[in-house]
Amino acid sequence: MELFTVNRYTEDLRTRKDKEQKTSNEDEILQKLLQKAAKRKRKHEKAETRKQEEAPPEEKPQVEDTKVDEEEPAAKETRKEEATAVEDPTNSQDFKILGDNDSAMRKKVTEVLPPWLAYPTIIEGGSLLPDDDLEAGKDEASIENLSYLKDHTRQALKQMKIKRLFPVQRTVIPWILEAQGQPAPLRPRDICVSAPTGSGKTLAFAIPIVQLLNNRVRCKVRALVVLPVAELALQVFKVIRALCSKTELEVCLLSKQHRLEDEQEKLVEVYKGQIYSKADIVVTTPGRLVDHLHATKGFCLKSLKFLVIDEADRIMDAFFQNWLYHLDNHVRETANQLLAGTQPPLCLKELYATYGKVPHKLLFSATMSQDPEKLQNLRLFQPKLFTTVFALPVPKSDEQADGDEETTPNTGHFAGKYTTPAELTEQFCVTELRIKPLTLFALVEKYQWKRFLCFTNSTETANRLAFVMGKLFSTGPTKVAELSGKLSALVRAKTLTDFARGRINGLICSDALARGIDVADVDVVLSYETPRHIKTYIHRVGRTARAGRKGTAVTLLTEQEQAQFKKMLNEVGKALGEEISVSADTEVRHADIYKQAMEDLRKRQEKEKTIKIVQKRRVAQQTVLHKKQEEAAVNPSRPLTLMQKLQLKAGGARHVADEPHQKENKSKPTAKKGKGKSKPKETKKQRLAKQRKAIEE
Ligand SMILES: Nc1ncnc2c1ncn2[C@@H]1O[C@H](COP(=O)(O)OP(=O)(O)OP(=O)(O)O)[C@@H](O)[C@H]1O
Repeated sequence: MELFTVNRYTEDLRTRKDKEQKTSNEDEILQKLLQKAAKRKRKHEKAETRKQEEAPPEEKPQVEDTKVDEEEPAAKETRKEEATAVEDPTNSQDFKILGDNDSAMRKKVTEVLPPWLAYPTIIEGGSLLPDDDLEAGKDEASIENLSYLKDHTRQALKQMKIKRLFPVQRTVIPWILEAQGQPAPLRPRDICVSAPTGSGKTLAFAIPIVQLLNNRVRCKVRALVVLPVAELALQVFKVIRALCSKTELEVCLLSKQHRLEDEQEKLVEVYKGQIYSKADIVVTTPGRLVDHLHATKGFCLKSLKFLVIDEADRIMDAFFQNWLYHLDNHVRETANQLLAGTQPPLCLKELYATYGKVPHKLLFSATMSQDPEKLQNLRLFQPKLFTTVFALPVPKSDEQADGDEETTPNTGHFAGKYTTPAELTEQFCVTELRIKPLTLFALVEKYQWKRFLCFTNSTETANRLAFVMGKLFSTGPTKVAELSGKLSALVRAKTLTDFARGRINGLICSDALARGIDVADVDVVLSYETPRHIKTYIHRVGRTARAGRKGTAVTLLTEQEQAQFKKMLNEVGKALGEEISVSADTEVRHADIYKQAMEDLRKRQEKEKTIKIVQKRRVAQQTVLHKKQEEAAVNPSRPLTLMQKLQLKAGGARHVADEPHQKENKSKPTAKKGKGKSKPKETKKQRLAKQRKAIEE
């Protein structure tokens, strides 16, 4: 059998007669085929007519089907022949070329959210009005009137100066308590809560957890709260600890702010060879959690009842940390159980098998991800979404939005992912890139802000801006400081404390700390650079207007940035807000001091650059030297470099050169012993001369 056929160009070899005969043959075949096709067409038309005229409607399809089936192989063959006979395939009507724009079928794909995301439970009712505005007795949100709150919770809340619960707390707390109270094998659905910044999400998960764990007998880790950064973990730890103050429950904080060994001591204890847990609730960052999963003997999560993921979308974005994988593995190892939620439908057996073994997952964020793929990673069990806003008013188009601020409600979609507090006023100020720091300075001077946060897009900008602002404010009472991810955790903690106590008026921050940080009474949040993503903006501005208090957010924009920023806001149904400005002569008034500040910054940067270069060179030199010293130690017969010689002279590595020499000296006496001759004793001078010679060689 021929596996390969070689096609050769053979036209020259053919006679003219052959060619003519071939052409006539091809014509004949073509004619026959066309006739066949015409005959088939006629037959088909006849059949169609007969079908319409004679046969009863029920029977017809059957007959037709048989006919079609019978005809199909023949038709297929003919089509095959036709395709072979017709030389240019693109002439055929049936033939479609892949990638051809005309023939390609373009279908519009519409995004469809899973039902639980599309139809959430709405968090309704009440504002976050300050406590003083309400009479505690009449208020149905008052902690005295809420029957599901236990006495120890009420007492702890009173100590925290909380008299009434916020809407998100009034919705989520009773739901969790009820869901957990269901009998076996009913398992509570995992929940995602999307509520504005400062709306009290921390207490919404902390209260039910503390109440449900309070009647435990033995101390075991039953709740794990995961937060993206150490500062946030500390903040949530403080809230839960305060809430547990009237209970026996132990709360433990794990974050890179402390030594691992210290944390291990707080986490587990060994008594008579047995390991015991010292914590009921663990608050941690993902990275530190992984450290303890690997390094802390006896850190066991097999009794985990609650897994809380605060700032869930941020944690899902940072999946590189792989913490869920490690957690999952740990839980599997320790208890042979799955952290994963089983997908519905569940059979009763499965429900019984997993009941009480899989932690109840509670996800919280002000900008909950709508991306089902990301949520999929968390393997939620029949998830349920709580959100504050169901539909956001979105302007119809840019032109319309330009004309008037009237908006059309876009009902039927989950749009509660990006909501800002009602008490927040949003403003913007147009400036030039050249004088942006000066505009910022002038704004603070004009509006007399006593407590402000100013966000930049990078740690470098935060560092430089803090330097310039420090110079600009140097003559007045306003104190500013940098607060960025570049600084150590200890410095950051100290700066935050100073700010909270009023020793510092303004913080120039990078976005690392835009999320979750709860500092009371921030007058204004300034965006020195426009945030790259709407989520970042929502979290930045959320540092003010918290817990029902009023607050302002101001964004500094250049002419070019204005349109893009407006578009970004419009996409989530937000408007640009009111424009504010500083007086036109600002630049003139502060020209000297600004010029000086910029000049100082330039000098500082140059100095830093030089230091960096010198450090880099030094490191490179040291690396080369170490390498050579290592080589010399391995292979002593190799000649030494000048640098090594100098090092050896200094005595640092004398033994490296001495070693072979000493060996020689040791072997010599034995050889000489054999010969019976004794060598005259070497003087110190001679020995040194010999050593020097060896070095030079
Ligand atoms: N019921 C309440 N009454 C009064 N103040 C409250 C109440 N609940 C929470 N707070 C206060 O509101 C502030 C914000 O709470 P929390 O940090 O829980 O908000 P959040 O929704 O988690 O915000 P973010 O999304 O920015 O993290 C805190 O200072 C907290 O003490």
